Amino acid sequence: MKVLVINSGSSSIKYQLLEMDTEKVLAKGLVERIGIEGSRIIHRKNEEKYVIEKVIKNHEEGLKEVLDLLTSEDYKVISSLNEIDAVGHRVVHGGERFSSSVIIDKESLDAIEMMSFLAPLHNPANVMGIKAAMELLPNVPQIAVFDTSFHQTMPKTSFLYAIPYEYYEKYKIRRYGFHGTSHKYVSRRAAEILGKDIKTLKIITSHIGNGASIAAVKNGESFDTSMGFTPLEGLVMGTRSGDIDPAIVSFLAQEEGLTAKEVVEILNNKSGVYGITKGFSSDMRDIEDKALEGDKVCRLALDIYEYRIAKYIGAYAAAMNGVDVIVFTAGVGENSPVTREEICEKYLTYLGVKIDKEKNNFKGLERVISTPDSKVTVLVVPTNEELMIARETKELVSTKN
Ligand SMILES: Nc1ncnc2c1ncn2[C@@H]1O[C@H](COP(=O)(O)OP(=O)(O)O)[C@@H](O)[C@H]1O
Ligand SMILES: CC(=O)OP(=O)(O)O
Ligand SMILES: [Mg+2]
Repeated sequence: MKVLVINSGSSSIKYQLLEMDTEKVLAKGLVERIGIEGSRIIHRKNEEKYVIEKVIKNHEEGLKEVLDLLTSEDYKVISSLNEIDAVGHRVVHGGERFSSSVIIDKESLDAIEMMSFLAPLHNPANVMGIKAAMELLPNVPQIAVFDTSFHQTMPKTSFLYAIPYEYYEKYKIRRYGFHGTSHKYVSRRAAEILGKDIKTLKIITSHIGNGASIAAVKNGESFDTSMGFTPLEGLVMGTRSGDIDPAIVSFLAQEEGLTAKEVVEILNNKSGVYGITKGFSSDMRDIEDKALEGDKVCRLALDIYEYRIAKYIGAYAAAMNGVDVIVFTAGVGENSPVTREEICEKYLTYLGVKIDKEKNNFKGLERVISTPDSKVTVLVVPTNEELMIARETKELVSTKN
């Protein structure tokens, strides 16, 4: 069975085509820096890597390029899209309606589309991807795998906000949490790598990419996470503010003559490191490079970014009354030794965290980066949301047949 997986992130599209009988990856790739300067596609087939520089303005253009690539003369892995048996889509917000993956039909697609206002940087791109795939592959089952599913185990103490209870009942306002597929995958991989039963571990998973969130994974289940009702809460991100005093919304609305919705758009699209650096960049590579060259504004942005991550790690160590393992993953977590080292060395030594700087100096591999005498084991685990989505897709399609 050949499964195509499409993972639209806020700044990227990741894709994988897998032969699910063996879980062999036939092709995979990344469309990155969508909508900003320097957009490109990195396409891998077998051991070959191709970098295609191209202006890609939005997710729709990006997805079209991906589908063309899979069958194009130069890079092809399949002769026609008809060879694809099922498509697995990452869908960011599933609300309380979707606690597990579904085969998409008209009704579920409408429901996903209706949730767009709760995940404005994601659900519209997810819906676009589903519609495009349905059009190009009309007879192929399309499956939605939700970022919110893994976090459904959170207790009420973690997911309820201290606002009038009726708003939870009436509007389902609560913490949902996102990046669940990633937090689940890396926490399980970490336990496997360490040869330990995940049911005995207190793990903090730090998914830091363009979107970023932290989760407290206790005994294998999500216990708390930093993103909330929408993917805006929590950490400082590429263009998102993360936590702020909610009173800022009405203050800014009044002072700047904006609606509340417009202020929230600013918090989603013009804030984070992009906002702190006065629009210099939302991409952590650009910020880190300048910070290391001595640029004060970028240094400040990186400091604020790291400080917020460290605060959440401290909070979740308290929430679980301890921490055995800390995992770094996603674009920054996997590829930035500087960020990992600064977080651990500046803020986490009180927990007994000790990093081996030599071991930490690498990109994109599974590796323990703490010293043998560190009280907490720190690992880098490259996430693989696509593999998890492909497995769910195979399972759903097989049970249906
Ligand atoms: N070598 C690197 N050093 C620092 N940051 C990096 C590096 N490589 C990638 N990143 C950052 O990772 C982020 C993208 O992460 P990713 O998880 O792919 O994002 P998303 O899925 O949210 O679109 C970008 O900010 C990018 O700059
Ligand atoms: C939920 C979210 O922010 O996803 P991403 O990091 O892929 O943008
Ligand atoms: Mg992502």
